[in-house]
Amino acid sequence: MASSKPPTILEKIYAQRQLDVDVAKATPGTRPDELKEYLSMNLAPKLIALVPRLKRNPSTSTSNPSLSLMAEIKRASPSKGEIAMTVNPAKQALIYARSGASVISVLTEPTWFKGSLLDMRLVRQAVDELGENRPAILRKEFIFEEYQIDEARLFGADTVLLIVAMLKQEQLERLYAHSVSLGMEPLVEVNNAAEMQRALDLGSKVIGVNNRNLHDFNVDMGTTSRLVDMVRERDVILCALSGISGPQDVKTYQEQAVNAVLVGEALMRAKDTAVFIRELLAWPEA
Ligand SMILES: O=P(O)(O)OC[C@@H](O)[C@@H](O)c1c[nH]c2ccccc12
Repeated sequence: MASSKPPTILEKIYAQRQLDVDVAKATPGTRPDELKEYLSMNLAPKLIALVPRLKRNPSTSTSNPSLSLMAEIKRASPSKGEIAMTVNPAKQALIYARSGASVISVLTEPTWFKGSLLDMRLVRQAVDELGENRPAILRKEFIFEEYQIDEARLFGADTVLLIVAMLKQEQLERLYAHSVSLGMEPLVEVNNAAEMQRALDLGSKVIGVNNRNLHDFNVDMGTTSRLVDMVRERDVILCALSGISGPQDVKTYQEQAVNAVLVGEALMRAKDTAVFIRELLAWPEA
């Protein structure tokens, strides 16, 4: 109910996204039962499983066998404003894919991140040329309803983001189960120990620690490092998200046995993206 505190950015985005989803659900052609019917007709594109994809890094001399890269397409963000307004997501995705990204994350939120489902579909179509070895596609979105997961699957996602901070446990369990039922193991995002415990209780296999607090935008690179011990000895793939700007950050996480890093802004701003990825993963110059 009416609280005296001003809404945080996460609350603002959530509220706007609820309005957006209500419009889509009421629009003929994208009603919930219509999406369900398309899914039951097997019209969603073939997917690849996230967990094996993240475990299968090529162990050749030009790759980093122990750390996976999740590379993000990010035109803008609420904390940084415009980042790369003229990017061609399909071209950018091909550079990521050819440079060895295991996952390509595509922001589909339109108001603050200037993304769309079309961006994601084009990225998926572009990487399909790489066949079985293509990166998995992540719908980076503020998800609170099964409907958005159905949409993700129909638009070519292999996985979706579930943000623990914005979901009640019952909702999180329901969305997690729905995503898995469509063949998509989600990336579950946490920001502190209590949220990490909720992700573990869920049985989540791929957990991302966001170094950026979505309520106040503060970035603390130690957030991931402090939670590493909670997943040790468990069959969980641990990913560090946000604020990663260069090889030193990646090296630190790799030494702490973090399994993957998700990088957005630094990749979007890189002068030569392929060279930057090689530096990030400490690959020798090709
Ligand atoms: O651009 P950065 O600092 O490399 O961060 C990427 C990614 O982690 C960030 O975009 C992100 C993490 N969790 C999110 C949830 C919603 C929107 C965006 C995000």
